[in-house]
Amino acid sequence: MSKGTEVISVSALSEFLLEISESSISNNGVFNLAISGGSMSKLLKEAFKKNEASFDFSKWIIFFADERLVKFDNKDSNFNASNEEIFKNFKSFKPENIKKIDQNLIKNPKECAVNYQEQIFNNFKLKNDGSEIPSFDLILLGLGPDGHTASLFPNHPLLNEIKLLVAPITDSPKPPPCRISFTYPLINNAKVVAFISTGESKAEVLKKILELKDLSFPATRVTPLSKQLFWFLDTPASSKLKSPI
Ligand SMILES: O=C(O)[C@H](O)[C@@H](O)[C@H](O)[C@H](O)COP(=O)(O)O
Repeated sequence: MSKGTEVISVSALSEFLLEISESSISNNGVFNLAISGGSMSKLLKEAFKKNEASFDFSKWIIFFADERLVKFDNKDSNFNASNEEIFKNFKSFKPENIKKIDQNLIKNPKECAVNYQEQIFNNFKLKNDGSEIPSFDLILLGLGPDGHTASLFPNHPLLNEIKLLVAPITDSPKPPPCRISFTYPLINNAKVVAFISTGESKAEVLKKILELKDLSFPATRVTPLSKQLFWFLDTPASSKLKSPI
């Protein structure tokens, strides 16, 4: 995989996921992935269907890059969306490898974020003593028309968070207001980060992020230390770029 930012057609997502999961599994025995909410679960379902027989989902460990603090049966829950689209359809995912927020803590965003961060450290067998930041094999992010990603919204104090790797948010401009979210230190420490963004509503902001590098958009500040950053776009989303897909 080459270094630097690459813009790729979303039609190549399935092959990309296959390659990166296979290489992580052959190196470490597992594939540590974080996914996001919104339209992502539907897009992943399509990508998984394409090469279904080749994916070894039993070795995938999945976290949520952000999660809404609602019950799992609520349609706003990112876990719920992924469960309906992905986990119920591809049976070889192991339930214990789908890392969810603690439902008992949804009324306590701070505690919920601390607990989720702890789950991450435990998964990576690291001590949460500030000495090391876990490194996901891949973090998949979505993009809002306002340039937000995960639950990192424009002009929000969470953009400056440097201590917490998973932070609570109680005033998300996109409902529901209470969420937890990965912060930049965790996102930018991933081995690979990939955005998946489709549809015309993203065209304008994509130009500002990818070509004008406008740092007022939270997605522009996703700059993995590994320099491995990918953007999976469709034709409408890429329509305002100099070289559309
Ligand atoms: O849970 C969430 O709200 C998200 O993780 C959020 O960051 C999402 O990925 C973007 O808003 C894009 O959403 P769409 O893919 O639906 O446009």
